[in-house]
Amino acid sequence: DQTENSFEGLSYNYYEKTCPKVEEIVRSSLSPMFVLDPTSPAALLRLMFHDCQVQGCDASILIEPSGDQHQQFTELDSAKNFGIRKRELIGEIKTSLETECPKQVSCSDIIILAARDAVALTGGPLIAVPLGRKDSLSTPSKHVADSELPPSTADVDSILSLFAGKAMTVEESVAIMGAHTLGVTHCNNVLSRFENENATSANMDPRFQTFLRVVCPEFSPSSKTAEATFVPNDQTSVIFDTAYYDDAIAGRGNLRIDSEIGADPRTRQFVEAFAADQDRFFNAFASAFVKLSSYKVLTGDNGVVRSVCDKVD
Ligand code: HEM
Ligand SMILES: [Ca+2]
Ligand SMILES: [Ca+2]
Repeated sequence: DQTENSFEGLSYNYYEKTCPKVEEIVRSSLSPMFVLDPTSPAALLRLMFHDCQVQGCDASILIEPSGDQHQQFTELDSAKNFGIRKRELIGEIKTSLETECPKQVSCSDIIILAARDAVALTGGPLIAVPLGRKDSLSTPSKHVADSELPPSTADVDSILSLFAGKAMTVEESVAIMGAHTLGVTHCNNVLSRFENENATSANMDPRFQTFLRVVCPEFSPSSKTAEATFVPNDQTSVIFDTAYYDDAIAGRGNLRIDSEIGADPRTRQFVEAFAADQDRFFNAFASAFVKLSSYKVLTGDNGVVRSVCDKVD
């Protein structure tokens, strides 16, 4: 039974003695935040991916550049972190936890719990997550973030090798992309897709292409207008459901990967299976989520519990 064992040095009862109410506190902090802004679950789910992808799940993405670092470019300056929002919510949850159990709960565990609740509170599965991550003492450079985060034009080959590196099966890789059942894509990312012929033509419904062209007219991908306009990631973008897979089959994916996943012979069978069977999607998503969120974690003396999430003590 996985819930009694450890996973990558993490455990399912890590805060049992030091902060037994941690999961309740995180959930009850988030519920009103999600009511206030129903787009925040998407932001927190993506935040988890982008933290874990760069130097592992260590809350590096929360650190604000200060002092010497202020002159340099940091993780957040990578263009691939465009659209990252709601980092401050993690700090607000941390403040509540510091009152209840000072210096116990790491910012990196809060990121994972927030992402897990983002899924559960929008209609997805309640995923049991192992805890015990420590926070980093450093923030990676812009250069590291540029090389570790996938480009918005990623294709099936690149995502399968990315997730294979985290021990995911093809089924789990297709399931974790189902995170795009929540949230939005800004026009700058849609337009960079149109700049690449292979990326545009693959599995795109012509009417959907017209829709994207109307919502994202032909201005430069780097223009302020492109960065201020967006399209929903699926037809139900505040609900965690299987609509993303219906769209992928029908050629209504915003990003290259969202379309190609529905056509590629390696992934299509799973896209169809998930579109038809929500339980199967939820189960595969849950196991993929645990793998993604346990990637290169710091445990024991390899990291710290920061007292404020956006600063290295
Ligand atoms: C590996 C291939 C992936 C690529 C190329 C990719 C790319 C992108 C891009 C370009 C956006 C749009 C950002 C914007 O314009 O604001 C986006 C949004 C999003 N991504 Fe991904 N993504 C990938 C995987 C993932 C994974 C593994 C997760 C989570 C487990 C995830 C969760 C999200 C969410 C929830 C949003 C919506 C964010 C919001 O509304 O604020 N993505 N992704
Ligand atoms: Ca990180
Ligand atoms: Ca949805």
